[in-house]
Amino acid sequence: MNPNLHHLLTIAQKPQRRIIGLMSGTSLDGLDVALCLCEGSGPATRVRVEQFATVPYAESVKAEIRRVFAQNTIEFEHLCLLNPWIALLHADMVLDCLRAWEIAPQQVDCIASHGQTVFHAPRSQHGKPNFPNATLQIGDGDHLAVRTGILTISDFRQKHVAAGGEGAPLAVYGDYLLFSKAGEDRILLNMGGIANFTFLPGTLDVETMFSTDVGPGNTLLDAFTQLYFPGKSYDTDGTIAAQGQVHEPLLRALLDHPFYAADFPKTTGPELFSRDYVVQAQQRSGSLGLSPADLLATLVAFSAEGIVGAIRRCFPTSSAPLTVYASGGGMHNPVLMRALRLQLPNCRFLTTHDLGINPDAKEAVLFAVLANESLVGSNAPLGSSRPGIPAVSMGKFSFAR
Ligand SMILES: Nc1ncnc2c1ncn2[C@@H]1O[C@H](COP(=O)(O)OP(=O)(O)OP(=O)(O)O)[C@@H](O)[C@H]1O
Ligand SMILES: CC(=O)N[C@H]1[C@@H]2OC[C@@H](O2)[C@@H](O)[C@@H]1O[C@H](C)C(=O)O
Repeated sequence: MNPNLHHLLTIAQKPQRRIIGLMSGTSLDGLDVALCLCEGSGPATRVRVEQFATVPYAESVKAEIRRVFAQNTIEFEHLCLLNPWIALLHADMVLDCLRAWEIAPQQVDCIASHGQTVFHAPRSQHGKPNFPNATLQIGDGDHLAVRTGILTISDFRQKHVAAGGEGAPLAVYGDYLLFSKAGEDRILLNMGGIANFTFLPGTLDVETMFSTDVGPGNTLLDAFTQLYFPGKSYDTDGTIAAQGQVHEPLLRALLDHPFYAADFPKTTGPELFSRDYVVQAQQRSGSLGLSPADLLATLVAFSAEGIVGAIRRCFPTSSAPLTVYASGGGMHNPVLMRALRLQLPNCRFLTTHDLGINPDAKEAVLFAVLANESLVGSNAPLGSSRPGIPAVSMGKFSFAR
């Protein structure tokens, strides 16, 4: 037998596996690194996050990624170079974290790497009937495995697309396994660059659970903060937005897009929610001269409306109070959180911290859970007949040798 297969079997048969979950999201703020101890599989999965760090990207790294990120026209050579370059960057970040945590690479069973999304193109967004749903993440798994010496599972989204999904949101699988609770309807709301949520029914019925993107979280706030306040990556604590007034006609123009009328589940990205999207809405609403503070206030209201509108549409008759467990960077924005609380008085707002997982680490942890399922999950992977949750095991295996 190839020793790599023997190595795989050994890992799969261990009572516990140490898996590093890696997530680099649409905000391009850095690499989330979560060192997880995973036990069991399926609904019996238990995860202890032993260490977590967000390794920030240098401005030069962000600039390299932005040359291709969500762009229709790119230098093809640059995309080709970035694929291994990002992997090696991530590998070195992992090795630095392990050194700081005093863990040897040999003590880690597997890396679960999301990679860097460079383009997301569900059919609803590219509009070309002859082409399928498509999404592209770079940061090649073989390079990560060889540089770190650790078995790497990567490129999780392709199997989801191959099985009929849009490649996102994948959070639903780990959300169900880690956070479902009998008797309590839960919403797991992640506010990263793009906001999405998973509904976990208290019945635990997978046919009732679902997950969808709902529109921008921070992506537009970051884009305009960076435009108007060079050197600032984001509007820290929403201080600029808090000084502005919401421009109602612009808010209505921003919400006037087929994405908002489309049925759930749906996915999106900064390909749609770009500076151009906002400028066009400003043109339509005669608000091109808006001050930066008023624009940011309106963009916070836009993100909030997308989230609130989706929750109200999905649960129109729900009289039982829903508990919303927030995660992602948007939960640190008090202006956004205030708007959500105000408009969803029936919801109780907590964070995944209340469920034992650091909200900033959540997505990285969920990729560790997906890798754990690929290694030890049963031959009946979690899924549902509802669109967007195919029952497949995800990720491609890269051996270190
Ligand atoms: N204190 C804060 N005040 C306001 N916004 C904040 C704060 N801290 C973080 N953020 C926002 O959160 C963003 C980072 O969020 P996160 O790391 O969840 O995004 P991501 O994982 O890249 O996105 P996605 O989930 O869409 O892939 C920052 O770019 C910023 O907009
Ligand atoms: C294509 C892609 O990278 N999508 C991300 C993005 O960031 C948030 C939202 O859009 C979500 O759908 C997804 O990530 C999370 C981790 C997911 O798949 O659940």
